[in-house]
Amino acid sequence: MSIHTHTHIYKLASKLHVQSGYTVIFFKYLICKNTIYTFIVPFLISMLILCQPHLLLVSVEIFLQALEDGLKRADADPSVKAVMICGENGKFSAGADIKGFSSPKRRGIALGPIVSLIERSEKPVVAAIEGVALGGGLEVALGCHYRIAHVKARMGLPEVTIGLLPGAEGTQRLPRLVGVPAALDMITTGKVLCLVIPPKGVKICSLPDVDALFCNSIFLPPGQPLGPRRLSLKPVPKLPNMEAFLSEALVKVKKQAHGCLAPELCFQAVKAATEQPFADGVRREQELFNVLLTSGQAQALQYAFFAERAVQKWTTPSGASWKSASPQPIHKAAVIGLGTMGRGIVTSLVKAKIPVVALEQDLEYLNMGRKAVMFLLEREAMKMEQGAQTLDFHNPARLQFTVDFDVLRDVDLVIEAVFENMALKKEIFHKLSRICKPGAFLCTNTSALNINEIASATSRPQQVIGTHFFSPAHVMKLLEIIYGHHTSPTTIATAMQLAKVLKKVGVVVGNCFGFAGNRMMFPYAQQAVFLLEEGSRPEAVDQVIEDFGFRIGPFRMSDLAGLDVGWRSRKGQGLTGPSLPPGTPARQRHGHRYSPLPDLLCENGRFGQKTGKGWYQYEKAGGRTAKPDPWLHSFLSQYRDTHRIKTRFIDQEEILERCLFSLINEGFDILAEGIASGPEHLDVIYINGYGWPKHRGGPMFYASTVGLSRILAKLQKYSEAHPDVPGLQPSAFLKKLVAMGNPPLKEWMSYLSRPNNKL
Ligand SMILES: CCC/C=C/C(=O)SCCNC(=O)CCNC(=O)[C@H](O)C(C)(C)COP(=O)([O-])OP(=O)([O-])OC[C@H]1O[C@@H](n2cnc3c(N)ncnc32)[C@H](O)[C@@H]1OP(=O)([O-])[O-]
Repeated sequence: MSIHTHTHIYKLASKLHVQSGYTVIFFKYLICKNTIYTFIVPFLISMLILCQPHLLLVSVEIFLQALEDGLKRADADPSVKAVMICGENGKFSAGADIKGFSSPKRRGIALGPIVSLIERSEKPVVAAIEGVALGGGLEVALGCHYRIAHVKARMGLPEVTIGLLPGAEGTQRLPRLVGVPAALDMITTGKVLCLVIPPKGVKICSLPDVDALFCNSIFLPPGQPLGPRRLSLKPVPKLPNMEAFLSEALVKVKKQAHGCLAPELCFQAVKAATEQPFADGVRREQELFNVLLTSGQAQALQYAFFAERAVQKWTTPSGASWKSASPQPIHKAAVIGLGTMGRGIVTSLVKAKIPVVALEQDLEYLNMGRKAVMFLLEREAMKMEQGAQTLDFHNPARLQFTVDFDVLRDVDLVIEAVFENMALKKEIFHKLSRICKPGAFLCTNTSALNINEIASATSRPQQVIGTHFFSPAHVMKLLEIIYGHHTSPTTIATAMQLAKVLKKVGVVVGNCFGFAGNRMMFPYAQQAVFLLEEGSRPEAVDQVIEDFGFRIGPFRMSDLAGLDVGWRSRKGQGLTGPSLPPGTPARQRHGHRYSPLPDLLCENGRFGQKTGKGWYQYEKAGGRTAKPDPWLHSFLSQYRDTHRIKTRFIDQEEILERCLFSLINEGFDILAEGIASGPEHLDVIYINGYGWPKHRGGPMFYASTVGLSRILAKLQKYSEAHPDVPGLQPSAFLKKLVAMGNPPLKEWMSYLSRPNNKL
């Protein structure tokens, strides 16, 4: 809180009035509430003018101490009639400084008592909320006697998303204000609500009617007792079936938490509000807050918060960076190929209100693609307030379907999303570089192919970039952005800006087979299959990975994505299929261990969910409920017999370590090669694209919590047992970090002499 002298405060008040001011803010609000418009505006102006010397404005932005001092001064000063708490620069408050939670000095949380102090004030305290009121900021508002909100105010208690709970008495006051169901929803999910005009069809909790609060605060008759306005004195509104409601809510919270502690502890705190008097509830809230603060999960989630922001500040080994590169505006885009990925990408662009041309090779594919895109868009529109009109996707100026490449002449950016076939992609890029206007950017949606080779087919390799979307592309948040040898900084900046506009997290990485995400996935998936050869079952491996917190284990994932995808890629690489040289040992390729199990499943027509059979069996083709399959179990036994593999019991620890440590090991190689410019990049990729549990901070953060020496020792042990598996041989960079005494994650990159992108 900034310490405002009275003079400064009064200056602030007049600035507020003269410039944009609360008159204007209320005016905006009143436009949609015109029934009270004429009455209030003149009143408000007069209040600001007449009461200026008596109106104390306190910023909640900076220091708690200032807020405390200000409140005490206001209470003691007989000339002050009311206190208004507002934020600076159009924002009420984004809450506490998250960095402070990991500082030992910050362990004693002082906000709760200040919120109580606000509430106890003998003079009416009004929170004037503009912009965001989040976390501690909203808790301050809950301590006030009145809350008035700007039309665009956004409020929420996002503590749960950083592994905490609203620990400044918010879990006790909010249920008293909005009732238990709405409070639980807000506190256990951390959702941020736009209060004044809630989007239709979106379930939001209704904070008390802003209208009524507004009128009350303005027409508050002098001397009216403040008791009824103090939330801590109110009972929690009763529900006829509170017990049943709470036990149902707990089941839901646990199911969605996937091992994350904070939502359940948030639930416990709110439950305490329903069972105990306010003061006891506050004590329970504090206990639970301290459990979370010291749980390790909070640290991981807070790391993830900053990592997501750090990756926006991209750099490349050649010195290009976000600081010096400016994105170009994208007024119109095109998508080539309307398969699964193309459909999602078109939907994403339409949702972001970028006019799109969608192109297919012939009318049959175009019509199929059009139907699928329209279906997705209708569904998206249903989720939005006035969605169909807003998206306007029936308007050909917004979304045009064509088979004619010439229509792409005026687009600013093209995203090619055809099959993973280099020859086809090169042919398309060659065509694009002839047809598209000179400034147009050419993006390829590929999960592994060489960007340089694709760019070589064009006359403008500086404008070619990889944009690796994740399926479903209109849902998944990650966009892996891959620069080639010649990609210009402007092209990278434009792709990053596109990610932002599409509400995705863009992560810039270098060019290598599989880029960062899939390259780390290969050894993980390989270990999972090796474990089956050695005696495990798909359901056992999946269980361990899901217990760790992944949404879905490797075999369920493979069934969902389709085993044929990897099969096609392995055939392309000559690892299986007709191009495999005769006499190649069944379980070896290029002198390394290889498992033909996934190929054999495909040869048996088991492509996963789409065929109703894969690593599991499903109720029908396209079914989603995976059931262990006795056929697969006996197939595995026969396979082991055929190849004389001695089976053994493999415990959970080995399953977890072999899958995860090999993935992490690859991450260290990627860092050493300069493919990713920091561990945060790999963590953001894994959290947003591969279902890595956020409360474990991403693979590299997790490695830092396990301890690099332990990871190294385990990799050494497993690579001794499996010397023919390169993925288990410890990375030189990991060894170096251990030799340097296991430095903290943020120092890792300083131990690399000079990052160097190999390609
Ligand atoms: C006992 C309980 C007491 C209270 C507990 C709490 O309040 S818990 C807290 C509950 N509150 C939350 O969880 C709110 C978390 N914050 C948000 O949700 C969003 O940042 C936003 C909606 C406020 C603004 O979104 P936007 O897209 O406009 O902007 P942006 O997201 O890019 O951020 C801009 C810069 O600000 C930085 N920064 C932001 N907030 C914080 C913070 N609290 N702390 C520190 N830093 C923060 C951010 O790192 C970035 O820094 P950079 O990279 O430029 O150096």
